[in-house]
Amino acid sequence: METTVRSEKQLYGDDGLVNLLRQHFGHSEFRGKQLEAIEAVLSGRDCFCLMPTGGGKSMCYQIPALAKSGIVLVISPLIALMENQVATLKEKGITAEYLSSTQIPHVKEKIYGELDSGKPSLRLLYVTPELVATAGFMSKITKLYTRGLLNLIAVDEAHCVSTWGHDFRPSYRKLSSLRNHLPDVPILALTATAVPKVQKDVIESLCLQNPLVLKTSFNRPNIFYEVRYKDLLDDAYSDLSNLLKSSGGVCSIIYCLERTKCDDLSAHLSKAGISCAAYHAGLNNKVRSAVLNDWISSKIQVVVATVAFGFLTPTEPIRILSPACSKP
Ligand SMILES: Nc1ncnc2c1ncn2[C@@H]1O[C@H](COP(=O)(O)OP(=O)(O)OP(=O)(O)O)[C@@H](O)[C@H]1O
Repeated sequence: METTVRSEKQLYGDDGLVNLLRQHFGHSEFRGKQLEAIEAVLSGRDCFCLMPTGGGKSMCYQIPALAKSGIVLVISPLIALMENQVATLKEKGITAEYLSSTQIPHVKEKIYGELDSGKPSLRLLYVTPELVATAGFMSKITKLYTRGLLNLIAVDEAHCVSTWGHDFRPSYRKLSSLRNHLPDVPILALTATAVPKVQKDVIESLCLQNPLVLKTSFNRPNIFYEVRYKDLLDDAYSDLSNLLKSSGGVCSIIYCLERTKCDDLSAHLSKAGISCAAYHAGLNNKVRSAVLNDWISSKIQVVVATVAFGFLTPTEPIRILSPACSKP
């Protein structure tokens, strides 16, 4: 018992936390405000963390999951992102699972068994906000909490809580009940949406108490934007194909506003000799998982997607194209 307490204390120090980062993730130093966020939640304080896409938000709850006993509950709106993060953590030997409508029934049962067990080995559990809103799941988590086994609640893409946000998800609004059911568990809200109205709404809706508010610069020197007006192009399809071909096979995501546009464009690009596939909520889970895996493993170069794909941030270079613009 004494050893456990002492080792937890040691890990709380800056050196201990950096060691965890190096040992498990291979990064030499914390970036931006990561360490501040980690220290805040480890000390039991709520935290609102605004970082740009790809800024390293996940580390702010993955390190606490390793530094302290108990489970970190991660609420995430996109199944593809959960699957991807859980697979990456497992590759690193970190016990993580996700629960969603797409999860295989016997894996679900195993996870629930683990939650009920006296000493769960699970470090991170990713769930959808829809699941958190169910009475059954809330009762399981409350039991975990009363046994002192809930370390932290991380609300990823927290702007989805806000009706002012561009991605509002009604079930996110119901997350306000977390504070009532689990009063002492720190909540970490993470987002890349900088609008002040949204920030205020997120903090109030999640009932964050005296949260540490952290904001990182959005200046990303490695990203550039280029706008091409569709109306000024002779042939928008061949312009796009040429751009993709000239990129030397760099993996790309093309975002479209409609599912049918994704299917059409993907068929068009395939005909032009580009290896690609469509990804949207109209496809079944098996197809979506296969597309995601093929893209991550570079079997296909391009995914033509709706926002259902989310914004993945692989370590390799990536090109993100939004729908071709029309003249203003
Ligand atoms: N301290 C660090 N040093 C170097 N690389 C890091 C560090 N922290 C995170 N990264 C890397 O940065 C990349 C993006 O991290 P992450 O996916 O957590 O970003 P994010 O902010 O959650 O992005 P999104 O907004 O897309 O959810 C990952 O490849 C991750 O390994």
